Amino acid sequence: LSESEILVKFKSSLSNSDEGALGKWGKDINLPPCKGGNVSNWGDAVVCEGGSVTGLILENMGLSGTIDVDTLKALPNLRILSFINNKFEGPIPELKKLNRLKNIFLSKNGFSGEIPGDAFSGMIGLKKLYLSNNKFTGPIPSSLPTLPKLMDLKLNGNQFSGQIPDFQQKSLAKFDVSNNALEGPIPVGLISRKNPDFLFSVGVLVLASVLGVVMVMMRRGRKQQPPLSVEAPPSNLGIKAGLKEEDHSSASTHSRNGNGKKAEAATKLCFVRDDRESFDLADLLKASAEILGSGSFGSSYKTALPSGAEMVVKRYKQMNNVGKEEFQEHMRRIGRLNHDNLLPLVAYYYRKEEKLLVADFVHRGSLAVHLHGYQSLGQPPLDWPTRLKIVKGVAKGLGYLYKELPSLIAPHGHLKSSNILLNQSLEPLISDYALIPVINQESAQDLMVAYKSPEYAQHGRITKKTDIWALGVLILEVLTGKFPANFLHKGKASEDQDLATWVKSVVGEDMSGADQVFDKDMGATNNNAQAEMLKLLNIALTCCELDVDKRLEMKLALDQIEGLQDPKEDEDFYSSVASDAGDKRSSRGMSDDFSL
Ligand SMILES: Nc1ncnc2c1ncn2[C@@H]1O[C@H](COP(=O)(O)OP(=O)(O)OP(=O)(O)O)[C@@H](O)[C@H]1O
Repeated sequence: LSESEILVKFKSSLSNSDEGALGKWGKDINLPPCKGGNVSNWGDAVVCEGGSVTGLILENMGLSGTIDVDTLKALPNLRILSFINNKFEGPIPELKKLNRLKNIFLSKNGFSGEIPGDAFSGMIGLKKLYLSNNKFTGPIPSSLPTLPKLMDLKLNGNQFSGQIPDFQQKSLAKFDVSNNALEGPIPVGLISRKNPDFLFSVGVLVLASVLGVVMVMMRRGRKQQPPLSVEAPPSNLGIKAGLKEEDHSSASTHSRNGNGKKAEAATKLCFVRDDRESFDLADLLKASAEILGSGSFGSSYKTALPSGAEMVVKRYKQMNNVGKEEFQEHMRRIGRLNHDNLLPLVAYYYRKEEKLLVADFVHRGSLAVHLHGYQSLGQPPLDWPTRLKIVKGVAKGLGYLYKELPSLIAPHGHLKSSNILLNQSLEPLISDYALIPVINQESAQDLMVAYKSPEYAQHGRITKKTDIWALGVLILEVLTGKFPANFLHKGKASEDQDLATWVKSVVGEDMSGADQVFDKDMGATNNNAQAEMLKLLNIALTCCELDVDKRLEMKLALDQIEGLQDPKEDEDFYSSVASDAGDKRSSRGMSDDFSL
């Protein structure tokens, strides 16, 4: 069978598959699912690599019926299967027949029953398994602790019972078994993990194992309590974010008392990740909102959930480029991205005329503020090691976007220092990425960074290297402390002069003037640090090459940035003649000395 025939056969065992993305499948059986390369002919639900099907992403489609693994066996390159948020019921499919799968996502369905102990035997490549929020019962399958590559396991929100087996895999980085009926001690292998990033969630289990069944009973009892009555005061956010009063009240009441399904749907937040607590607009609207700033597209507001978690809601008016279904698909695609240097999208709210995107609030604010307005933060300026760390993190995040979103010409599209947020340890989190496909074309061309690139100015088009130009400009901003926008539209004489042109003109061909462009706020540095700064300056300038052919490729830029030497732990990177700014700091690290 051809790949087309296999997929059509697979689809025939599903119910509810004639609408939405699957409706298109097989309409023209001569059109193969993959075009060649990584491009799918059949829409986002089919992931292609090297011209053949490597993944099926069938999420939020109301699907039920049978997942026909025997048919899927005929796709030799299939690595990812996702059926998140559908209506599948009954026992788990016999996934081990697809023993080359790397990622399996079955969360938010109605799968039930015990999973056989050997259900995952032999799946030696399996890295991610999400079974959250189904109705599975019985013990956690004994084959799971034997999988050598398992990295991310989510079993939360089921009725798994018995004890947690001892997971010894070093690869395991995320583990969530919260909200089950598990009991007994937490295995030593899990408690004693050395990797600092290990995310381990047993939810109430710890309490349950200490206090016994009583706690579990209490928890169940709590679940059955009548919903809280909501008397949310009209919130600033509701008004500021342009939600009509009726939307606001329906978000507060209907979603709570179960009435008015239509109104509820109209005000429901759509969650794009299954690893986050759910909340609704009413929860966001309860606290009064603080405006963080107004960007090109609208304003961003900070508000807090009843749990205390602080969230940011960004309002977009110019986001009508695509229809509802395509918009939702794109949001889900963004929601699947997962990288330490990307700010995850948590949820969105869709209305024809406007959209709200919800993300976590990042406490130290943007790189732009740290570079240009640090005095207002009452903090010392960023030092060289921190700037280097930020550049490395941004490059990694951007590299990941390139890898994960190969079909986008500019996978970020709006890279600039106000879209780089800094967490507590001053690690960068890139935000506002991958939005070009959903922003109105005209607004995108007017407002987005990609469209300020030299190639757009010269030839009216952006290319695969446009984000690299933006990265180059961002690095120059980091190194010089100069705000790129100040170099644009500065009157006639300098109209074609951007930050890169200015830097080039000052440093000269032989780079002898480099000292004059480096931001003095980084402090005086020793020779090693200066050599690395110079290398970074060179990389940035090559990223900014006007001639796209001469500009660095993403992979090369990443490798070169990654190769820069971090100041050694035991090395005092400041020279003895510290500048004023340098004097204000302790000798290194800085970040931990700040208090916000
Ligand atoms: N999740 C967040 N946590 C903390 N600060 C944020 C967050 N999102 C945005 N901000 C800050 O809020 C301000 C307004 O952000 P917004 O994204 O609305 O505009 P912008 O980034 O300046 O411009 P643009 O709309 O072109 O992206 C910026 O200073 C931004 O750094």
